[in-house]
Amino acid sequence: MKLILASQSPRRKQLLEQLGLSFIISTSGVEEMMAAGRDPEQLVKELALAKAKDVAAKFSSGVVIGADTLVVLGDEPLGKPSTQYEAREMLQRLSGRMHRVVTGVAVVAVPAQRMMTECVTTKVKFRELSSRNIEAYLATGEYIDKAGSYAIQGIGALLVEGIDGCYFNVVGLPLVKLAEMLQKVGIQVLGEKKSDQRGVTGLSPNH
Ligand SMILES: Cc1cn([C@H]2C[C@H](O)[C@@H](COP(=O)(O)OP(=O)(O)OP(=O)(O)O)O2)c(=O)[nH]c1=O
Repeated sequence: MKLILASQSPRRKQLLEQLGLSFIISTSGVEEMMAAGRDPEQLVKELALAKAKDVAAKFSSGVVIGADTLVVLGDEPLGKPSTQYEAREMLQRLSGRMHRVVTGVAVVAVPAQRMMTECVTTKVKFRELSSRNIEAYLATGEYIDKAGSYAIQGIGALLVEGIDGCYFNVVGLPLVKLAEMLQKVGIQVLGEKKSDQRGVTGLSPNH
């Protein structure tokens, strides 16, 4: 069975590689909209499923993984900043406070059309940041393309006092939850003999 990651995120590619599975990447054309007033947990699940379904439509067989991550401060979802000004504002608001990082994951099996979505939440507490800290972080450019304007896996580690929950979920893919979901569609991540894992292979869309 071929495994397909519906993501252009290099972080998600790295995280999936960490599980030792062979897979290919096919990106979706789904637009991420930040609908105000929507429940963030529901929203990330819907976006993850939309990405996975969009890619699944290009294949006649396989298992497709889609994901979406948001930072949520209080009730307010913070997506990726579109400007440095917006990133500065987000970091100022996150300073000294606790927020949640929610990642929705969807697994779609083709042609059976079996679909699953889950959402995992990790709490992250930020250090008190001085404006000097914030300006120095912005100067690294690491905030670009990151929900909440930081990357815990990079220099952004220095902004974080502590976390409660799955670290990989913050980076963009909750690995334990994903492994459970894959198991339900017949892909074993742990506990299989090496030879059995050859069943999951990377094939191009026209194979
Ligand atoms: C909070 C946080 C987010 N992020 C990233 C993970 C996601 O890639 C990104 C959130 O954007 P997403 O919209 O979830 O994903 P994406 O657009 O990068 O990729 P795709 O939709 O193709 O799957 O923020 C980090 O890398 N580190 C962090 O600490």
